[in-house]
Amino acid sequence: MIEIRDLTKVYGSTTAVDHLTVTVRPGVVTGFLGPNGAGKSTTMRAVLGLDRPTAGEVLVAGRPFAEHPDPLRTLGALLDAGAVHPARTAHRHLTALARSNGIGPRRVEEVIDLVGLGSVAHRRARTFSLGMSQRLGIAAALLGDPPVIMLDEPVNGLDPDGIRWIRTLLRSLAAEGRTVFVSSHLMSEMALTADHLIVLGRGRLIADVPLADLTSTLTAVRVRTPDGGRLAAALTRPGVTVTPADDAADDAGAAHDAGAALTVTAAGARTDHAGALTVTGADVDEIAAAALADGVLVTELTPLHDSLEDAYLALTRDDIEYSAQPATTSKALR
Ligand SMILES: Nc1ncnc2c1ncn2[C@@H]1O[C@H](COP(=O)(O)OP(=O)(O)OP(=O)(O)O)[C@@H](O)[C@H]1O
Repeated sequence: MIEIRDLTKVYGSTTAVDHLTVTVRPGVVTGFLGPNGAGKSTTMRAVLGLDRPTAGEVLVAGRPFAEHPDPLRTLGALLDAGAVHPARTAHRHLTALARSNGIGPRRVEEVIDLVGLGSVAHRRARTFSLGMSQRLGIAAALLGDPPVIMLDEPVNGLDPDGIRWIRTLLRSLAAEGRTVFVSSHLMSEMALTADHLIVLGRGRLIADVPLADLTSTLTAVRVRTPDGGRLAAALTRPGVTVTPADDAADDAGAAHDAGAALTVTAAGARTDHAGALTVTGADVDEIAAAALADGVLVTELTPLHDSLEDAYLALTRDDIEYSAQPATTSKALR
């Protein structure tokens, strides 16, 4: 377990981490997400005691990491895959690390096999691709068979095979009951790997939630019916809106607030063809019941959820340190 308590780290005029309190629990993969500059690496360095907090503290398995007599057997970390002497072979690098931590040579062979570096173990690190260096860093993190594993952007530089491999590895480490804490700025990656998410924005905690909670909010229901007008009328109640689902229907009458006077003819006319409506403010059961009560045929009822990417972008929209204008061409600007 990693306990981060009221952690603050200030560099000059930049508050990199701002009163962060979270607990990273064992048995699950915890994704640590946030836009560039959100403070993820700073937090991870503080976990390792590499950065002294301005305020607050971090405990790993109950005490500050620096106070553990056997650090490699407590927490394995990969922060910077380039932190290997370029003239050393992978095998020598891991052997030196193992020796200085009282770990036997057999474990070196095990981790080399585990990360798939067997065929290049005697090559110098300077000849390694970024993906190979990432694997070597992960081998070093696993050397002490630690109960806590912390990786900063581990998929960086990995090819699709490597990305799948690391996903499987992280999930199996968590399934063994370990604490797995892994950062990324890509929600798409974390969506496939993490069980739990901690989201940072400008150093502050934005969310500390199970992955499933981010998408469980129902945003709307898509309804297909040959009789949209009657269905919209059946759904006349405060807070419910019915809109044609396709943009082309804009000219046909836009949104219909069921609390206000309902103009449904446009939607009804359109649904003779496309038949798709978007309903907000009522769930699938309520819409089905209203349709049944008024004898309206419904051929589709699909709950619409935010994608994880949408949920993440919505969460961090105000906390992006660097942002760009949407891509456009000079022609389009004219
Ligand atoms: N040593 C340092 N000196 C000064 N400012 C720093 C230092 N390290 C980080 N920062 C600043 O602190 C903020 C948080 O940086 P950090 O690297 O922790 O973010 P991050 O979430 O890991 O970002 P990224 O995804 O880009 O790696 C940034 O504004 C960064 O410029």
